[in-house]
Amino acid sequence: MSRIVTAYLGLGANLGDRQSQLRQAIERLNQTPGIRVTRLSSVYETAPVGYLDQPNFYNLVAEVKTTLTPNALLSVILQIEQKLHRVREVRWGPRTIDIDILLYGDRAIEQDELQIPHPRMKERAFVLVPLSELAGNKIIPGTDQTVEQWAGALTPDQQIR
Ligand SMILES: Nc1nc2nc(S)n(CCO)c2c(=O)[nH]1
Repeated sequence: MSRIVTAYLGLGANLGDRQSQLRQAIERLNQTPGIRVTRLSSVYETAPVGYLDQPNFYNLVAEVKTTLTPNALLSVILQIEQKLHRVREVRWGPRTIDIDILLYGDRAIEQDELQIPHPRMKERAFVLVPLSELAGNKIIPGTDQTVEQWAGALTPDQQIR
């Protein structure tokens, strides 16, 4: 029996029916053997970060309990993105759905295709604010700081607008 790990996934959508895209992604995650969605943050409407000329995102963070390895979890996520018609036109551009692994237990992972904690998490209010709802006291692996401390350190221009 493989160990059950608590992981946190960041979900974002800014094309089509954003709420429906998020709901379908959560359903597909929960229907995947080895993944249970256990908690959801509130949904936030957020101004795009990175590539500004695109619609606002709906973002949320999901807590999952999983027996999958980080890489197996990543490949499930990529399949769900494909199934929900994620079209990767512009690297930072609009997408039907985006699912990022933010945290995986207390693991720090540095691979080409997978870095945990998520490399851009530190400056992203659209990640840290919903993540704080679920795991504010969690220490960010590789640091001595909590999610709440990272969220509290965001500059005003990084705040969710
Ligand atoms: N507000 C906001 N901006 C974003 N820019 C990118 S890229 N993404 C996709 C997630 O990496 C987002 C997002 O989910 N929300």
